[in-house]
Amino acid sequence: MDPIHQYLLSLLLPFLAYKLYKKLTLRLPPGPFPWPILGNIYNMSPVLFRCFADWAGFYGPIISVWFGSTLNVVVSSSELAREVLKENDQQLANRHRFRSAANFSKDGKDLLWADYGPHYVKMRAVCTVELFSPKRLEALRPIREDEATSMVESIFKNCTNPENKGKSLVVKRYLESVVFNNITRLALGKRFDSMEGVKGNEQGSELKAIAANWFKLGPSLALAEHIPWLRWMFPAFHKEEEEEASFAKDRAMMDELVKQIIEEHAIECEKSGGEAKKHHFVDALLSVKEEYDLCDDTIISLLLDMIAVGMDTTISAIEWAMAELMKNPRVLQKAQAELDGVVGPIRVMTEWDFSNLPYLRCITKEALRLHPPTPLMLPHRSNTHVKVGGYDIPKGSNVHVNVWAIARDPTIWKSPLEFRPERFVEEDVDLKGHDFRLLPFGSGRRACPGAQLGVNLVTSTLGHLIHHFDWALEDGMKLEDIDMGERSGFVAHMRSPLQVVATPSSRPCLRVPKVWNPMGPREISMLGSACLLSLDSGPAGDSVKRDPLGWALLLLLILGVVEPRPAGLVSVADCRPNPSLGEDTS
Ligand code: HEM
Repeated sequence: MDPIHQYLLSLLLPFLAYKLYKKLTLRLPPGPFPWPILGNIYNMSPVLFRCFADWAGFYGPIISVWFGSTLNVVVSSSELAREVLKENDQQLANRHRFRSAANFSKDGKDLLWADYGPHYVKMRAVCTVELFSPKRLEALRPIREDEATSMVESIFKNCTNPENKGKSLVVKRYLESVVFNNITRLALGKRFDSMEGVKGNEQGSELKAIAANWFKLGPSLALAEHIPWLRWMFPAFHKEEEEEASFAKDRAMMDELVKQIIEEHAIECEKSGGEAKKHHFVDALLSVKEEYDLCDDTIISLLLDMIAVGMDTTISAIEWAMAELMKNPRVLQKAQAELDGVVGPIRVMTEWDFSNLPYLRCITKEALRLHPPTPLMLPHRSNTHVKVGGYDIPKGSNVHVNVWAIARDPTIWKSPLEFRPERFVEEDVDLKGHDFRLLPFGSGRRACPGAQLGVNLVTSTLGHLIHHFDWALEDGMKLEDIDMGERSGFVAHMRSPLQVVATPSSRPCLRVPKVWNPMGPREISMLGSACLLSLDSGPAGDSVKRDPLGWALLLLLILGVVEPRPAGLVSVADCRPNPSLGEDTS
């Protein structure tokens, strides 16, 4: 051996010895035996949070799971969740970026996939201060109410069509539209999709398909992810490579689309003397572009984050809540009675009613407890060596909190598998990260910035669905036939989409005749609401409270020009301007 090789070897050997020593002296959490190269991939079942919960039952609340040679630590108790998300929050605040996520986010230029650091802190500040401030959420409320009304109309049309009598509808189809429209209108200021499930336009369908696909990518690619040098051996991995290439194509398309929208908004903003007139996220971001030194890529990535994370999580939460209501008719009837009492027969529910609808709010909480949309949250990654539960977590390990298992832990929840919203009447448990028993939105630095928006969307959509309709199973179906299993993936969607029969409820709603309806559906529903809100519950000083149209409508109602009639806002649909696409005028 020549002297150079000897020299290199003398450097390498102590390094390898040191590495081996460190590895042997680490006290890693227990877990199933990992095979060389594959780790535990061979014995994982596809619904990971259930598999990890089973393993936790055997090995304890903190376990090691190996994806190839990458250590993943999963914690399944509220004490350990606190250690991860509070005591070691900053050290565990990086993200593990799957290859395709790295591609899609341009290596963490966004918020969702960014590692903790100056860029992340800036993005987070933009989100908290500029996008999700209570003022902006309130300013965007009319969009949410407009979309809820639109969904009610659409279901009403479907279920009153004689051809559909007694037939069930796929609830998710309506949820996808209402949530997609909500989020794209909030984020991009555009309505891409019409509610009837008719394709809005090509842009809209593409955007929808891409967003839906994107959030699926993580775990499905994860296996190939951690043993990249074995990819060539497995045909499935080639398929995944193709998928990755298609994600890169998707991202390029999204870039183009969002760029166009940004340009339109920038032109409009210039026309109005540099002041963004509207409240959409895209306007908000453009108006603080210089202040926060945001480049186009960052703005695009941030907007896409909102669409990708906001959509699937919210849809899944509402679908599960509806499934639980179907399985628990007592709860459904109690919620309907509450809505009848508070909202009454002649107007539609608005978000201002929430404070008077405690039971409905408890239903949202209970649904998010039993079915957190992201049961393992999103993977955190350690940026330094930390200790959790007395075990070592080396730098670069992924850490998951199994919030699904924690929310079903019989040591902290009474009858945890029972859907019983009353538990939150008995004890008001916070769901936005302050109580480590209930963590559907995570906690700490990386907690969901859209939590309040998510809660509002879920509660409002649910309220509208149960206020306007009665729900039943198709003839011959039993409650046990509702499949309460989950699909694999980041977001735990129902394995089989919920299908139920909707009938307009016997509760009367406000009718606005064609003849004096110069406005769109939002204004109509707002008028209906304003009618009563102007009498009671609107926050002081709010524009609707002072709205003279509300009073005018009330007068017309008394004079009989506007009449209450059973079920729904179908008359709104009659006179609705073309619900199609284009610039959002809200
Ligand atoms: C019921 C609805 C929702 C649920 C259950 C939910 C849940 C979550 C969870 C668990 C996380 C990860 C927390 C962590 O890693 O510690 C997260 C992150 C995030 N969510 Fe939500 N979310 C919802 C709705 C929304 C909405 C409507 C938006 C925006 C329009 C949104 C935007 C985000 C973003 C941008 C992140 C990344 C935050 C970061 O990495 O720092 N979410 N969400």
